[in-house]
Amino acid sequence: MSNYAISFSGVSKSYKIYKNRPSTLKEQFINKILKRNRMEIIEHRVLEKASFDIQPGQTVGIIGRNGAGKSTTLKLIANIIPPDEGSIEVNGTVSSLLEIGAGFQPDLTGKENVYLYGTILGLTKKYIENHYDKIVEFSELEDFMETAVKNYSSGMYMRLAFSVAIHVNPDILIIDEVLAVGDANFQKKCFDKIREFKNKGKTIVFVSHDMSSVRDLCDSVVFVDKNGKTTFGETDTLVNLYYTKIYGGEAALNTNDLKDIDILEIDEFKKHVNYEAYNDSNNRWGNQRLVINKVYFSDTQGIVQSVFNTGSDISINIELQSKMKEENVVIGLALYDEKGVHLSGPNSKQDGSIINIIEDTKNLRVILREPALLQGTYYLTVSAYDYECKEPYDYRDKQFKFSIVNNREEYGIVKLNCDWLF
Ligand SMILES: Nc1ncnc2c1ncn2[C@@H]1O[C@H](COP(=O)(O)OP(=O)(O)OP(=O)(O)O)[C@@H](O)[C@H]1O
Repeated sequence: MSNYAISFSGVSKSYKIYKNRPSTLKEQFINKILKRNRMEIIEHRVLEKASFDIQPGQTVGIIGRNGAGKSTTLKLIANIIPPDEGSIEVNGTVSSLLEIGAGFQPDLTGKENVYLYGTILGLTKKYIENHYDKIVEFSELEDFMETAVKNYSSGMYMRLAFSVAIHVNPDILIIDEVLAVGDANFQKKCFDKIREFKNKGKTIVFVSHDMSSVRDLCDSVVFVDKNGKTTFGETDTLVNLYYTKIYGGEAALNTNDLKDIDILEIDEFKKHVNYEAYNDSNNRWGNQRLVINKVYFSDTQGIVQSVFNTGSDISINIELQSKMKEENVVIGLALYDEKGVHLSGPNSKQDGSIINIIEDTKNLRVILREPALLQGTYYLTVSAYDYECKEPYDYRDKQFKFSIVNNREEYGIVKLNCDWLF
């Protein structure tokens, strides 16, 4: 037995797909007599020799296109289905929120279902009794606990089921796309609860199509590709791979076309872009309903430059262009050092700024106030998202750069302001 929380070694899984499967015995009999519509069984390979190891305490996202095999991976971890080949090791107690609410009985009240569903999830009656108030409080359904759940809306139903499930206290928590439960407020509570699990050192594996939550929560990612190939690795890299696969191909922009930054002379322009990344279509993706046309740096007076002193304000000038009217646009930035270490990732929504409407072009300025960066070259990602931050309009990954100079000899990346009290 290893020290891993979860270990997949050469795991493959196929499903059988039946073509021309008769739906009745009579149909089966007639088909056989007439030798027609012979049933075909096709093997659909979902996972192909998947191998990865998840350490205890890691939060891991499983991402990939629809139908790639994400839920299948979770079901294998939860031991709901067996692998065709390879081995799976799971060390610790597992609680899975896969088919959430599947154990609910429509005719029973909310309260009765809390007890029933809790028991199905392995909780004792005593434990449920002790946690009942917390479960109800979390669900925000205090006034509906004596109502039969068949009269609940689907959101209420999911909220109660999630509240029960989240009060199970396992070593490993497995969640399938349930973070989309309820309204924004409830979703935030779910995220906070998951963070609480994470802080307690629990292992969490969850499937999500929401890349901002994956980026936010995950230490590592399993990317499940359509051909059954899985890749395990660093979150940012695999989220980028996911976007490239989804929006790549024809959707990728021709970034060799430099005329979109025609405001600057080419030599000046080169100082602002990370030339290699700028010319690589793998560093840009998005649905392009709205594009980030120009990005360049200046001081706050508007004087274009790409070299700044430590602590000087940096103005990031961005020109957006939209094909149609777009509403509630969020701008995201990500800053990296020369080694590619992600230093910071602010977005305008978190800071309370949203662009209400963009039609045609819009110029924006983002001012980085007194950045405490020390000498070096820094790479900037600029992105534009819809309000939910689910789908990028345009994502320009590490395509821009600026340098910081410092006239004092200081070591490291950031300047700390110290009061030396002696
Ligand atoms: N019991 C089953 N029998 C036959 N095919 C199945 C079965 N379960 C899943 N599949 C198929 O296997 C593939 C992977 O399914 P899975 O549910 O794991 O995908 P997913 O990545 O979770 O998809 P989504 O993002 O749409 O939830 C899909 O093509 C699906 O239709």
